Amino acid sequence: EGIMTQTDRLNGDGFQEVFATNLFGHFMLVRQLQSLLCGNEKPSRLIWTSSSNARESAFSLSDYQHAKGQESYSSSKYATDLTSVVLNRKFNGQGLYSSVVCPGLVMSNMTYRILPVFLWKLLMPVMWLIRFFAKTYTLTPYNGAEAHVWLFKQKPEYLDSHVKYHSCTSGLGRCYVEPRKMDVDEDTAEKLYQKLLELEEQTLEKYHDLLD
Ligand SMILES: NC(=O)C1=CN([C@@H]2O[C@H](COP(=O)(O)OP(=O)(O)OC[C@H]3O[C@@H](n4cnc5c(N)ncnc54)[C@H](OP(=O)(O)O)[C@@H]3O)[C@@H](O)[C@H]2O)C=CC1
Ligand SMILES: CC(C)CCC[C@@H](C)[C@H]1CC[C@H]2C3=CC[C@H]4[C@H](C)C(=O)CC[C@]4(C)[C@H]3CC[C@]12C
Repeated sequence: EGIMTQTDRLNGDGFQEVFATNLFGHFMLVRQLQSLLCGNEKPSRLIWTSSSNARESAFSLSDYQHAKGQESYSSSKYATDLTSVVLNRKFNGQGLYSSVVCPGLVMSNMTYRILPVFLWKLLMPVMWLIRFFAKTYTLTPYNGAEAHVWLFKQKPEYLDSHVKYHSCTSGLGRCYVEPRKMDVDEDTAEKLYQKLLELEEQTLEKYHDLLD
């Protein structure tokens, strides 16, 4: 199953699988690396692969793992956007900068679980045509990585933490980046961050034997 099309379920740690895969695992990693990422001479940067599919309406603070709804993917991506915003507020002063990108529609294992591979291949000429109108049909991983590569070339201090950077490809195949303002609220971001910290604490407690 793919992370977008799967029926969400609890993973072995008791977390909603989509939330854990798309956000919490990475959040734990960032927290573990925090002392290395902060306070360096040069700025450190995090780039989260979010999605234009992130939707506020799919996310709820009272069910931030999305155990009750049917839009786990959109919820986890919105939570990712919130997390990036709050990490910037907390750690920019210590030289850690976080950004979110959307790679656009890229043919990958994820999309091959939405429609079968042969059908995507048959539809390819149609997709190339659609690209004349839909710039987010990047289609290849190479094109989809445009925003990631572009971000690495920017000075993180000048980036807007409330902007998502979208990889785009024109009808003639030119790759470029489009910044779009995100619909995120600082207060919700802070509350989510506190919940993530609580979950992290419980997880570290549960696995402290392995970490010692
Ligand atoms: N493709 C697209 O159109 C878009 C992709 N994105 C985002 O880009 C990122 C990369 O996706 P993409 O390269 O397209 O997809 P892929 O399916 O190629 O990669 C997804 C990765 O996630 C891993 N994964 C999937 N489900 C689980 C799970 N339940 N537990 C642990 N690991 C899991 C897969 O592991 P394994 O290899 O072991 O299966 C794989 O390494 C994702 O965050 C996706 O949401 C965003 C917008 C559009
Ligand atoms: C040739 C087309 C007419 C047929 C394809 C139809 C649909 C299966 C796909 C059309 C647009 C696709 C998507 C758009 C946005 C992606 C988003 C950014 C993401 O994060 C995950 C995948 C997408 C939702 C993707 C999924 C397939 C489509 C809906």
